[in-house]
Amino acid sequence: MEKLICPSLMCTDLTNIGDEVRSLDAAGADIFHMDVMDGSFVANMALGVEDYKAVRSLTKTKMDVHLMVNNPKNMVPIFADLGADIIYIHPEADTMPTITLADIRRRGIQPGIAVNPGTSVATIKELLPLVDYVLVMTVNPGFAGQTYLDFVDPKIQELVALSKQYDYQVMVDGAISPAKIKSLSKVGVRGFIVGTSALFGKAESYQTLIPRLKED
Ligand SMILES: O=C(CO)[C@H](O)[C@H](O)COP(=O)(O)O
Repeated sequence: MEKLICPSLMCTDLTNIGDEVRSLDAAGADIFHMDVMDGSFVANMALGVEDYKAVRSLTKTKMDVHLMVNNPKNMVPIFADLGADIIYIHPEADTMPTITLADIRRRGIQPGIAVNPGTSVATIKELLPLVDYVLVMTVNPGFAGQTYLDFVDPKIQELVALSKQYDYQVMVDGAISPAKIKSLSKVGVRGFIVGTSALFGKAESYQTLIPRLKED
């Protein structure tokens, strides 16, 4: 299956967002990945409503929203109204994740869960029938430019195996390098959130890099 390359918008040049989005689109970006952070669930703040509106007005490409926030249910109606295609929540941040995931789907949006490095499959298994995407965090969320956490690899394989039974796509996020895209796609990972490790701040253009990341 073709890999999905999902540029992480927090890593773009925000002073030049129009050109950035147009270049990423022209290069074949599959899904724009928008990190929303509240300074509470994670120790950082990132993109928000105005950024989402700006990018949405620039592209028809699918956009996701990764809610790294406490009480994500409060933000679902906001991003639903703005036209989000996929919304990821962290189950640890929500007292009733099954209700929030059902609400996302009821609004015509694809629901997803983001799984922290320290969160086990056992604690999220009940949610797997409710989602279209599982975003496995390969760094602790909050900051770009971290180091890939190898101990997450067995969990990725476990979630790929379960995806056949529950029918969701496995995505990975955090320090995803070109080499990781190659090796993880071979074990069944479908989508790759790409930030500083594979796409941004490089000498080569997006037009060169994205097609190369999609090669087998
Ligand atoms: O989720 C994130 C931070 O929590 C970013 O999307 C991701 O980490 C960016 O990629 P890189 O790690 O390669 O800079």
